[in-house]
Amino acid sequence: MIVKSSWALPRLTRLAIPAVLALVAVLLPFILPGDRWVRVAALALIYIALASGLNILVGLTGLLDLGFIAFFIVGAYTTAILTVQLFVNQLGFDPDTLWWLFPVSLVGALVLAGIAGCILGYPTLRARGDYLAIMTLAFGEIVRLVSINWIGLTGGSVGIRGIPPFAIGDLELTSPSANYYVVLAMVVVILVALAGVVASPVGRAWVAIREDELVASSMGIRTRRYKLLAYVCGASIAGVTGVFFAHMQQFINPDSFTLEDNFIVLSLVILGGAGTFWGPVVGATLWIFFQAIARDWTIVQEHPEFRTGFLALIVVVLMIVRPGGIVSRKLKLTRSGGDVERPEPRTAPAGLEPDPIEAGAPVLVVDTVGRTFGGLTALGSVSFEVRRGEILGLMGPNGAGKSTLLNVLSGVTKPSRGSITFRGDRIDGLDSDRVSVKGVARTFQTVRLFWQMTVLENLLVGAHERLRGWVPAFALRLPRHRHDEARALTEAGSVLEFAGVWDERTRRASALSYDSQRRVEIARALMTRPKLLLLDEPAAGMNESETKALASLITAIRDSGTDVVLIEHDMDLLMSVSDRIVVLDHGEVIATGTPDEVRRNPAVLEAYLGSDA
Ligand SMILES: Nc1ncnc2c1ncn2[C@@H]1O[C@H](COP(=O)(O)OP(=O)(O)OP(=O)(O)O)[C@@H](O)[C@H]1O
Repeated sequence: MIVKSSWALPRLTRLAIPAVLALVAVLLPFILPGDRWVRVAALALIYIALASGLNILVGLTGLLDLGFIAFFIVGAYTTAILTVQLFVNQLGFDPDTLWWLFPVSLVGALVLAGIAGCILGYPTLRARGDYLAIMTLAFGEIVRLVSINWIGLTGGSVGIRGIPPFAIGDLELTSPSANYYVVLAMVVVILVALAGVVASPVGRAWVAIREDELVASSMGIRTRRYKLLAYVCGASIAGVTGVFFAHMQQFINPDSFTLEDNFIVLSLVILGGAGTFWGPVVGATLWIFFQAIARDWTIVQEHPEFRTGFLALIVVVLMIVRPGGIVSRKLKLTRSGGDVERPEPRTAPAGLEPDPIEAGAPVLVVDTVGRTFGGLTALGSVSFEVRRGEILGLMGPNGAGKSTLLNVLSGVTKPSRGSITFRGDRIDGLDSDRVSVKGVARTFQTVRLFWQMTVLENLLVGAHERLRGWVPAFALRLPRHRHDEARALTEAGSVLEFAGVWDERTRRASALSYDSQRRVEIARALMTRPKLLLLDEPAAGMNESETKALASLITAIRDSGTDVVLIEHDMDLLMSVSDRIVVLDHGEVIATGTPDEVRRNPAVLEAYLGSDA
């Protein structure tokens, strides 16, 4: 039975919001009472672009950046230096004829700010929290101080005047309305491109990193690369915005960008709703207009510093009343409406085809693997193999080293010694994202889903390796990627059906029952199309009937072509589904055999029941 789901209507309503916003934005200069307010609107657009760029780092990827304005400075000075210092002052061009230089400046700013993003991003990849905040703050200050002190290049504290206005040929776009429309075009392009990137493997990778970096990595995402990409994308947006700002103002000096601006833009993101799409837009618009209104208040005229004080106060109050910010609408991380048609019931998920390696041949060979933590030996010298077509049970008393072994097998922890060979390739030196790409997937002892994503979005993260591509291609929404994504969604539907959680597909992971969470975690791992699935206590917390159903699922996974390593404290489950069992105690293998052999093994009985056994 094929059940058609209807998401045509939600898609229409989703398009209605941007359409209304676009209409209001276009009509705004006619609605606003005078040029002063049109200038305020243009400034709001500059802040919308900046806040949206910073939102990539802070909101989507969870990386604090207190020096974001540095990238804006790079962009603004790139165009000022290129146009005024080089072409006008050095080469003697008439500024009125330099309109064609604008796109060159844009590309230059994009590249230079992108490089600045790389320079800042690289050393901060390992840093988080306090260290990251301080490093970014210091970077921002360095750029600002360079702009003040490199007088020959930047004009020092006087700055650079005479930056030509926006123009097309002889037509100068100098009126406030013309400036507004030019900047509006920039914001529309940025937002459309950003929406494309957010609802793509790139956006999902960013959010996955924010939610759980370790799990993101075990889904095949090269987390350091994507964090760097977040810096580059955020920086590029700020750089381009700097170019528009410089031409709009027609001059820049270091006072155009203060340390305070870093905190203001960050506050706007938080105020509007970090990690949402429209949050930065709403935050920046409300704040810039509020600030302009407040400028007429006597108290602000007497104490200009109160303006920022108001922002701080509003942010503090809002954080108490509405911690997520004004906009609470969650990001859509896929553009295909977030739903799929129902596949035929209980079909084996695509990608789990039979394997060319013959049944019974070893696929994973663990050879004298050891792992120590300081003075503690979690794994002594462990050797065993997983064979094609089997479920290998892994049991042992608490602290025996089972989870450590799973971490070592999945690349989360590197072994201190020994080797691990998977289908002929050594995988013991690989990071978890590379182990995942080799075909080893895993679940975790305590369920680790991306809680803010829907179930389908969680599964799409599992398909990351097959869907990834170039950021510009996602920004341009090339049809090839749309088709790939549609195919992955169909596959996700099929995997969910297989895992028995089809009905949960559009729910947020945090809203699922415990049983469903476990199943979705398995389904997400299956979306990586693993050849070997490592399950760490999947039945923990389940009742008897749920455990029984889980046993059928695990058997079905093996039957559909994925070998399984199962750690489980539930002996009934382990004994009933395992083809062979390896028993660990104190970091050593003490027995290997069929469930019956292991059950009767004296060493196993002693490990579990003590010497009296
Ligand atoms: N990151 C770590 N740092 C220090 N010690 C660790 C670390 N991870 C595990 N250990 C220690 O290694 C030993 C084995 O732990 P592990 O979690 O692998 O056992 P387990 O068999 O999975 O236990 P359980 O069934 O309780 O989950 C324990 O003594 C544990 O304290």
